[in-house]
Amino acid sequence: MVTASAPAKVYLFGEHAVVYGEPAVPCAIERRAQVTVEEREEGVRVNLQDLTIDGFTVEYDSSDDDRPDVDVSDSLVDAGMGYVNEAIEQAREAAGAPEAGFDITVEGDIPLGAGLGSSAAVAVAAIRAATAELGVELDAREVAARAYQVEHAVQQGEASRADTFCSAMGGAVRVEGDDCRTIDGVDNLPLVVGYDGGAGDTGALVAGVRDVKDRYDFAADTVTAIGDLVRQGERALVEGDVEEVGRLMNFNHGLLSALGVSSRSLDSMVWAARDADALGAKLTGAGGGGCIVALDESEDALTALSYTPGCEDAFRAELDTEGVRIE
Ligand SMILES: Nc1ncnc2c1ncn2[C@@H]1O[C@H](COP(=O)(O)OP(=O)(O)OP(=O)(O)O)[C@@H](O)[C@H]1O
Ligand SMILES: C[C@@](O)(CCO)CC(=O)[O-]
Ligand SMILES: [Mg+2]
Repeated sequence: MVTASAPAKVYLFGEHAVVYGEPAVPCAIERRAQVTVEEREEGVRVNLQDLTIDGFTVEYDSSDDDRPDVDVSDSLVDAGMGYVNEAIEQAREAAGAPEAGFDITVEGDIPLGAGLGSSAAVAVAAIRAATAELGVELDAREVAARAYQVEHAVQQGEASRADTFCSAMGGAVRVEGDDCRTIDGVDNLPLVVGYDGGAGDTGALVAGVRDVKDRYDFAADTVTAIGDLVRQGERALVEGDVEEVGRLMNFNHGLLSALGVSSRSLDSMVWAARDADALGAKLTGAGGGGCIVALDESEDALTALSYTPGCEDAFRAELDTEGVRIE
């Protein structure tokens, strides 16, 4: 039996535009998905502990056609199964064991569908654990490459390598198309996360941006502008100019909003953090609902968020320099 874990992430800059080849800078935070894998004779049994209300677990034997009997929607179960099944396929292929059967348990403290990259963390940890269980030790880059295939498949062909590379490697990273690098020397960013308790459908949000970009030249220009902003943001980050990083995060939120992926609750959390003098605040991830990330050295943004109607949870997020690991 093997357990692997992989971290969540926030985007300092560049989500959505990264899908069209612009650069992005996500960074890993200290919240993790854990996946435990044990080989079994045949079939796959998956236990998705977080897809349920208090204490229920989903057990689903993919060798049967049984529907799991739980009070979450079929589409949520199907999506969760999609990530796990694709990750298993990747692990079987990497190990040259197409028939391998598994017992799998997924758990963690990353809110689902909220912009913190829960899908990538699950895919990364599942591939690392399942290959290790079959006796194959993949390095983090190999795990990232395979986990990207998982997101690519589940998001119907529209995914970047950013989330999976960041979760596999840890720390701050830069992704531009197939070019994936870690960014050295970034530590102690004063990150604060606000969570509205909601979720966005990444696949649908990405498709929505594709539509406006194809329909309006100014939306295509907005995507290009995000790319320019990311290049400047990366420079500020490397130079340790957190004030400039914050300013550019604010612009990035405005441009994402222009592309239609913000929401009332995300905007009100962003403004709560700014009113409390955060250096910057923006939505993170696909948007639609979920999380914002702010930059604030004081406790003020955190306090303001905790009193903001619509903000269900607010917490400090420490940068996680460690990516995927065996527990
Ligand atoms: N702990 C988990 N157990 C089972 N499935 C999970 C778990 N965490 C994530 N998933 C799967 O990932 C889906 C969420 O992925 P999605 O890409 O929509 O959001 P996200 O990765 O959390 O945020 P973003 O992509 O915006 O950063 C869930 O609906 C579920 O299918
Ligand atoms: C919206 C997006 O840019 C980030 C989701 O966390 C999609 C992707 O990069 O695959
Ligand atoms: Mg995701």
